[in-house]
Amino acid sequence: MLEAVALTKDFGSHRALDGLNLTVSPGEIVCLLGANGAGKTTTINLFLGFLEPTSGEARVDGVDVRADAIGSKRKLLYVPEQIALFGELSGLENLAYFAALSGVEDVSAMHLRDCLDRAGLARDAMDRRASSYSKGMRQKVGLALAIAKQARALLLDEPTSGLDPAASAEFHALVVRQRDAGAAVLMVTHDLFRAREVGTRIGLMRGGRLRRMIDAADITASELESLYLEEMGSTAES
Ligand SMILES: Nc1ncnc2c1ncn2[C@@H]1O[C@H](COP(=O)(O)OP(=O)(O)OP(=O)(O)O)[C@@H](O)[C@H]1O
Repeated sequence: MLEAVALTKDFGSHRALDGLNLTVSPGEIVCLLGANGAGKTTTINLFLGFLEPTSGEARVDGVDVRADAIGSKRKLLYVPEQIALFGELSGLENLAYFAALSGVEDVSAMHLRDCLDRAGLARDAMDRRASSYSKGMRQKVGLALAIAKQARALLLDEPTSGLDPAASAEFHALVVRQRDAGAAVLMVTHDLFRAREVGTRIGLMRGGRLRRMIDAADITASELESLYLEEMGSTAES
C-alpha cells in the first residue's frame, strides 16, 4: 500500500534521506525510530507529496504520488504531532469541514458523530468548541477523519508525543483497530515501548538511512532498546 523505492531527498548538499526501500502492506504497522534528524519526517512528507524526491519514488497503492497527488491523498490520513483544528468550531464541525474537503460522501451529522464515537471522543464533547479540547481529543478528531474517509493508509508523525500514558494507550488501541480493519500504518515515534507493542515491524533510521528492519514479534523491549542504542551509536548524525 505504501512503498518507497530508492527514495532519496537532498536539501542543498545535505542528504536527508538516502535510498530508502520500504513497503507497508495493508494490515501492518511499521514504526520508524531514530535520532533527531534521521530522515523520518522527510519520509512521511515525501509520501504526502509535501516534498519532491531528489530521486526514487514514493508510491501509494502502486502509484507514484507525483503522478496522482489528489488520488493518493484521498487514500491517506495524516496525523501530525499537533493536529490543527479551527478553535471556534466544534469537533463535529471540524470533522464535517475536513471530511468534505477530503471528498467523503456521507457528511451527515449522524454519520460523523458515529465516526467521532468510534474514535473515542465523548458524545458530550462533540459539540464543544475545539479550542477547549486537549491534545488527546484533537488526535481523536484526526482518527475520526481516517474512519470517515475509510483511509487505506495512515501516516502518523509522533502522534502521541506529549500525551499522558492513558491517552497514548487509547490512541494506539485505535490505531491497532484501524490496522485490524486493513489499513497500512506508517508511524514515526520516539516511543520504543509502544513501537514494540503495536508495531508489526520496526525500522531503525540514522543519518537518512534505514539501518535495520526488525520484526516486533522477534524482540523483547530491552533487546530493542539495546539494538537502538547500538545502531544510534555515540556519534548520532543529527
Ligand atoms: N525543509 C528542509 N530544509 C533543509 N533541511 C531540512 C528540511 N527538512 C529537513 N531537513 C533536514 O533533513 C534532515 C532530516 O530531517 P527530518 O525532519 O526528516 O528528521 P527526523 O528523523 O524526523 O527528526 P526528528 O526526530 O527531530 O523529527 C535533518 O538534518 C533536517 O535538518
